[in-house]
Amino acid sequence: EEQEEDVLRELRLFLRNITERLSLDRRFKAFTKPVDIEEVPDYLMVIKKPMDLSTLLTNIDEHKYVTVSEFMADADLIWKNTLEYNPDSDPMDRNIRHRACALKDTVRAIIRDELDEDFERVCEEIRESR
Ligand SMILES: Cc1noc(C)c1-c1cc(NS(=O)(=O)c2ccccc2)cc(C(=O)O)c1
Repeated sequence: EEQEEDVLRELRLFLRNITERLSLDRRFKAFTKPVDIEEVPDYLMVIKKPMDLSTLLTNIDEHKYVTVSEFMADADLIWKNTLEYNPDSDPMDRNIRHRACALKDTVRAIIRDELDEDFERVCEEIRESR
């Protein structure tokens, strides 16, 4: 009902704010757009579910997320895919993995500092009721 839509609107504002702040951070430029399949032709043979910050934003606007946990599952794909596709010890792989781990830590720190657990609990109740 109306109150539920107000909660989900506030969730989308919260998730959009996080995603836009990450997209502005220069360390995370490589994560702002889908990996370019022309530049990385075998990417989709290795990574079954690509994810990036612009796709997160589209998903938010398409009301894909009803809880922060659902958003986190997709946000985690960004760094997990990066570690999977770039496992080697060479400097390039190490560098993109370091940036991916910084993204992981930054998302977790924002959620820890800025998400009210009571708010997430209300979102989970809405998810279970649907
Ligand atoms: C993410 C990701 N996961 O695997 C890789 C590899 C990356 C990744 C993706 C991008 N952006 S891109 O797919 O458009 C591109 C790849 C190769 C040459 C030019 C552009 C940049 C970088 C980077 O290190 O800067 C790394």
